[in-house]
Amino acid sequence: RHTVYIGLGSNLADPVRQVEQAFDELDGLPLTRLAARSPLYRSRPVGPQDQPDFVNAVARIVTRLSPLALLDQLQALEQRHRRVRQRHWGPRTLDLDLLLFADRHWASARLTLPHPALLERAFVMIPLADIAPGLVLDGACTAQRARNFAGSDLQVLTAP
Ligand SMILES: CC1(C)Nc2nc(N)[nH]c(=O)c2N=C1O
Repeated sequence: RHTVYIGLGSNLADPVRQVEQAFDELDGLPLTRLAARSPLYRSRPVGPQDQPDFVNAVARIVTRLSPLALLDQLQALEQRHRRVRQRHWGPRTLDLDLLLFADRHWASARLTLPHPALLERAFVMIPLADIAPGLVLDGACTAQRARNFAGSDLQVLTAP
């Protein structure tokens, strides 16, 4: 069994519902269960600004799937939410990012672990700190890293 953190994001087609539904779908993946969910946050898009605000959250799952098998399952979930890639970094119904897979490091065409943008994204670090405040990443804990993002535009939408 591995502890894995997944970033959830949506800015199309009722993003709150997309994210809430995705939590339940993660719990339903084979050999997997949802162990924790962060609150939902709304934030301005990082990257192209000509798109709606995002709803973001982070989930902790416990799984016996391998990293690539889990990645396949996440991509299948995105498809089931009718994720259509119009343009790079454009709007999407559901984004599921593999943030951390136990303490694995991985670098391949399909997958990089830990997620390369993990430490610089408030929309990931703040919800990650909500469910794993003591997790140490590159020498600092997520709670401290989230405090460094204080003042970012994230607004909490829901309690966990
Ligand atoms: C387009 C890009 C980089 N910007 C984002 N910006 C925000 N706020 N949330 C996201 O989930 C998100 N995802 C992305 O992929």
